[in-house]
Amino acid sequence: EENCYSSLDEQSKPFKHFATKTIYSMVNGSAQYSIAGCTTVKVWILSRHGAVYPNASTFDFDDLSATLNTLRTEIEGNSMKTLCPNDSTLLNAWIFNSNGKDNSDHLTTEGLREMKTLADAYKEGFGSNTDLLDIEKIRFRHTTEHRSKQSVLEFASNLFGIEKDDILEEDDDLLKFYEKCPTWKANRDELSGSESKPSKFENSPFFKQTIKDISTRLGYPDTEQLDVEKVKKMWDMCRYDKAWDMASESAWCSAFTSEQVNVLEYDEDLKLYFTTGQGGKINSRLACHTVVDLLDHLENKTSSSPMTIISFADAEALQLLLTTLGTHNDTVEPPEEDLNDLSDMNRRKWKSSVISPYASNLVVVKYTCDEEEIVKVFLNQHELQLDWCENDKCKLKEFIENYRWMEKCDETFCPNMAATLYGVFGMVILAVSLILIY
Ligand SMILES: O=C(O)[C@@H](COP(=O)(O)O)OP(=O)(O)O
Repeated sequence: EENCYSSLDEQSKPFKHFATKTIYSMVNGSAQYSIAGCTTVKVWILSRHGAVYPNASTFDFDDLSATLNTLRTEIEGNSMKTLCPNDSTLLNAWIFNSNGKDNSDHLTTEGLREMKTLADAYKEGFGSNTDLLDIEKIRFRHTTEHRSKQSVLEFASNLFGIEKDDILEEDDDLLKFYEKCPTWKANRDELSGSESKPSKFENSPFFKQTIKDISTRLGYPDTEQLDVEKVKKMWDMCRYDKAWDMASESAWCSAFTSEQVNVLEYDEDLKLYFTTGQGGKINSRLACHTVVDLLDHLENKTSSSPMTIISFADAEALQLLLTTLGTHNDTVEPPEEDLNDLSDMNRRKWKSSVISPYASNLVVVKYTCDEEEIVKVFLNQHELQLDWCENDKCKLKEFIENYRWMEKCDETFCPNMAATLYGVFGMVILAVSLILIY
């Protein structure tokens, strides 16, 4: 049967593109980091942490488990459902996996595997240069979150075969820069309002039809359709199951066809387009401190001059960095209404599944080739073509020149914050002047 999840082979199962809950191995490439005839001289990496169990302080495991248990019982009793018998059996037998709650914010088996994949790719790409594998010449950074610290530790221990947490630097200022910007947070919060473009998409006939199709297939009559929140919980469980244990069958994935997964993915991407993508007005400069850090490294301006800097952060950091670098700009804004199908939108560049799965990584490499210094940029082991740079040989100078304007980062990265700070500063000056005058 066409939509029978259990009988599909692993390749055809509709689990590949799960927005930010996508597994790295679903999208990574195998581009070579080394260039014949050139020497690799500097490496700068920003990586997202590996696949994790959600953080129990912000994620309600009990609510997810309770809602899904109710849905499972309802679906079992829905005589009109058109799930194939194997999928029904899978769903009837489903129980909530308590691993998630017990291991909140820790890497899953898949996440641990991803860190090994990244370390292997690093060794394969740069291992021929002993300096790049010298623990003294690599700077490891992470955020204060457990997921980030565990990722960098796993990565380092796969690289060197030792556990050494005294080499790690914690740097939320650099890696969670968006949290320091009130304007960005206010923009993000506004996106949940009913007038926002993502909300309009969820109210569009196209999206509503998708929710209706999912409900109908699970046997709900027209008068008792599932709401969006419930469908999203089923989808969450489907993609978490895969991120928690890639080899397991996910009963909840059987509720969706590949097309429906695409629509749910688009729904999340639309939100991200405005939160971290080019749809957010300030996002094209918000990550400028991170870009300056990259440029300083490439230009040897970093104190202690490491060969490699590798930082582990969150999806937001990587997405905002790409937006500030301008690497994934779409020429048309993704539509939130009047969509009939996703065929056009499937060609969009802003696809969180592809750009920011678990363990996604931006690798920037500086080489010297004869007398020339060149730069290459890789995302998830795919080489990126920088449209403003000569394709195969992007000169370091040209690369740096393109981002020169970011040097004024302190003043521009978060517009209203600067205004607020200058406002407060101005008031203090005024008060001091008045005191001195009188
Ligand atoms: O997947 C996402 O959207 C966030 C939150 O993940 P959960 O806490 O929901 O797993 O990931 P992160 O910001 O840590 O990279």
